[in-house]
Amino acid sequence: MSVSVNIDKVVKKFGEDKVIDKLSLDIQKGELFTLLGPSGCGKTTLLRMIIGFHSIDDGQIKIDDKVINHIPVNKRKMGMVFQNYAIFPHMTVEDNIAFGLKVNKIGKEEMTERINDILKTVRIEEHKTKKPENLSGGQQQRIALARALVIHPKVLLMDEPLSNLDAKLRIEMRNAIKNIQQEVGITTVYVTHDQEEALAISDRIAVMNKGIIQQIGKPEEIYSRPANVFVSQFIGTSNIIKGIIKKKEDGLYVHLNDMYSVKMNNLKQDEIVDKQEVLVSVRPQEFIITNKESGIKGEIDSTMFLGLNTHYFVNLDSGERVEVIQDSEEEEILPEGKDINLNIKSKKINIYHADTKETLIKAGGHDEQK
Ligand SMILES: Nc1ncnc2c1ncn2[C@@H]1O[C@H](COP(=O)(O)OP(=O)(O)OP(=O)(O)O)[C@@H](O)[C@H]1O
Repeated sequence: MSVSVNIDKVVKKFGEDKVIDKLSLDIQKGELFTLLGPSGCGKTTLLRMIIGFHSIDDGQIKIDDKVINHIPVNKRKMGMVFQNYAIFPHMTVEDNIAFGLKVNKIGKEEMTERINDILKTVRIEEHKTKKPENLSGGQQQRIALARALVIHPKVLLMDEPLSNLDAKLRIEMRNAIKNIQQEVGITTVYVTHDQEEALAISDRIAVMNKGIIQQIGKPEEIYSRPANVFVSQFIGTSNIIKGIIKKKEDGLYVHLNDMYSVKMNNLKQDEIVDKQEVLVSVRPQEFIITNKESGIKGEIDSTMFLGLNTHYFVNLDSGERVEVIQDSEEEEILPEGKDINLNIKSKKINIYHADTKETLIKAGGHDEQK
């Protein structure tokens, strides 16, 4: 049976430094939940508070409504997989996996059965009698995963498990982890600083910065409707350009310059005043290079043809610089130095308050604009 994890206003201090500040989140049963954020934002610290390696200075962590703050690590029944595998090099694969079972005094027959089952699940049966040093990084990480899962933990914690693997293996292993997690159905908390990995693997993601959660949501929500400028720039590539809101009789317009504005139907009207300054977040593929008179004018500074598409870095007349991506089949490749005119796909873009940097798109605004 999988469990839920409830984190309620937890605080962690190292000396005077508050690394986690009144952080709250709920992880559902059987969910693969990712903590994503830049280096030093407190992801590992939070994971270590959940498993019990770090004490909790304030707030509560509950497993299925039971407070675990003062339960020692070995009684919390959690499994952890580390970046550096932390497997024993002198022991065989089988002995590595048996280790936790021996500590828990599991009988011989059950131990053999559980080891064989988990070896099949993580697909390393044929390497059972080998030593880890004779196996690849991906296979070593599978041993670490098997060792964490074989004790039938209530929660699986994974701290940057793919960081030591090369790019190709990382993709292979992230698919393997997702499949194994779904097969076993175990509630999993996954830590990474790699936004692509988080988008690929997670049921839901919490984006963190400086010990504070910026947004919690499904990968597609976080990508298409980032809650603030930080999330917008951390997840994928976003160009941030300045705009001004103008209220007209037929609705709200965001003006990018004197000649070009877009009508927005999904803004939080109540929070907006006429002539309000905003930040407009436009992903590179949300620009359209156009022959129309009105638009955002600029000059191509550099052109990069990448097969499927072409990337342009454009210096705008406003002084801002943006990246634009166009499908190669749709457009001819434009040379450096060319003056161009850009329009934007208004349904895709995000608008932020210039001071607070929080979104001005109302909840559900995504669906409304489809
Ligand atoms: N034991 C400790 N003593 C003092 N400060 C610590 C300790 N552990 C972590 N910190 C500090 O807490 C902050 C958060 O660290 P943490 O390792 O949780 O970040 P992270 O988001 O996991 O980063 P990374 O991806 O680099 O591991 C950092 O500023 C770090 O220096």
